[in-house]
Amino acid sequence: MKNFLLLNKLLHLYRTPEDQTYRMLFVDESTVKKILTWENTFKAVEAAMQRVSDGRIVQKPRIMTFIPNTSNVMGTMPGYLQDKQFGALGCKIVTSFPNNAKLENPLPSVNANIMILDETTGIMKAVIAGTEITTQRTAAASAVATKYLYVNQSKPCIVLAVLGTGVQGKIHAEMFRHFFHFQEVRLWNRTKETARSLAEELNKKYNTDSFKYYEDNESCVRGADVIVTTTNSPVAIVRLSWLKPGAHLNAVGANRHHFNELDKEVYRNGDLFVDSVETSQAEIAGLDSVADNLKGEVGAVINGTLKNSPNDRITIFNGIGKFLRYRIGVVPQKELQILRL
Ligand SMILES: NC(=O)C1=CN([C@@H]2O[C@H](COP(=O)(O)OP(=O)(O)OC[C@H]3O[C@@H](n4cnc5c(N)ncnc54)[C@H](O)[C@@H]3O)[C@@H](O)[C@H]2O)C=CC1
Ligand SMILES: O=C([O-])C1=[NH+]CCC1
Repeated sequence: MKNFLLLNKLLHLYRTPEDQTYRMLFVDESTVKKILTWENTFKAVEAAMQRVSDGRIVQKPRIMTFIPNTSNVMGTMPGYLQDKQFGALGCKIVTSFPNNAKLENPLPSVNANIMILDETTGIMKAVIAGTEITTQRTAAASAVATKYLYVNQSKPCIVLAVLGTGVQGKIHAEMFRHFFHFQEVRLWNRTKETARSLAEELNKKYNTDSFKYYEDNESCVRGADVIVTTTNSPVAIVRLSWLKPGAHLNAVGANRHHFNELDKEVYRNGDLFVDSVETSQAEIAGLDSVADNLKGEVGAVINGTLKNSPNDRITIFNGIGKFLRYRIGVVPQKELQILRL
């Protein structure tokens, strides 16, 4: 109720001159931050993945607009889900502008907004600031995949390796320790100082010494049970020979291209799972060695229609990200039922 009132207060109401009854809502970042919880985001992403694999969505591969002569990209992700509780027609626009961090007043490199349209009239009902949602649901998607592909197989959760300690690296380190109780969380970053200071910050925050800073990616990865990559690296930063049999990897980093952070040999020798086969196809195209070992969707594993890999197989989750994960990431919480006005 408190959140509901808060949301009401912060909503920006807009009446069109033509139709005084139509109101468009804007939910800003600070409101989203107050409302989202990791638990709810996890449950929502889990539900979204199941629905994707149930076939209850209309969702095409996202459109990536690459800005020439830069490393900047805009992704447009439209989608529709028919569902009384979670149903949505909408579109997310997300940008990845890696140099934002170097601005005089640094900004996140990934920024997003989500447009929600009325399912009957097609009129836009709301714009939800989507940056925090993107941050949380991306880590939650990796966590859901890790739960169903790895943790539920009773595999060890002792050492987590996180490569890349930007926004995604940080939230993955925290969320994975929270959900899976890793004893050691290793952090590596191309700029060493960033990983060192994140380890220091998180050790202080959680009053622990379990966050360890690593100077090189190989030693960070060797011996790890679960590995997360969250960089813009255009070249592989994880090699097959460094991995334990049965290790699980979440390859998150994207920017201009997915499927770059792991060496092709990792894909050739592992089982690849995605959040949506249809929306992943376009980005997998051309990477034949990746496509060969594509097993299917995490949602199908959750639904029990796709078998898990044998325990000694390396498993990989590549989350492409898509509109529905964001929408569902917000809606199940009572407070945002207001969007159903
Ligand atoms: N799969 C998905 O659904 C999502 C993917 N992403 C992607 O995840 C990545 C990280 O996003 P954020 O943490 O928000 O960005 P960020 O800007 O906060 O962090 C970027 C990280 O990449 C590292 N990096 C950049 N260039 C590198 C290189 N050449 N080699 C090695 N490391 C390099 C930086 O040191 C930093 O750790 C980006 O590629 C972003 O596009 C972000 C959100 C959703
Ligand atoms: O799915 C997503 O939100 C993103 N993928 C790459 C940058 C952001």
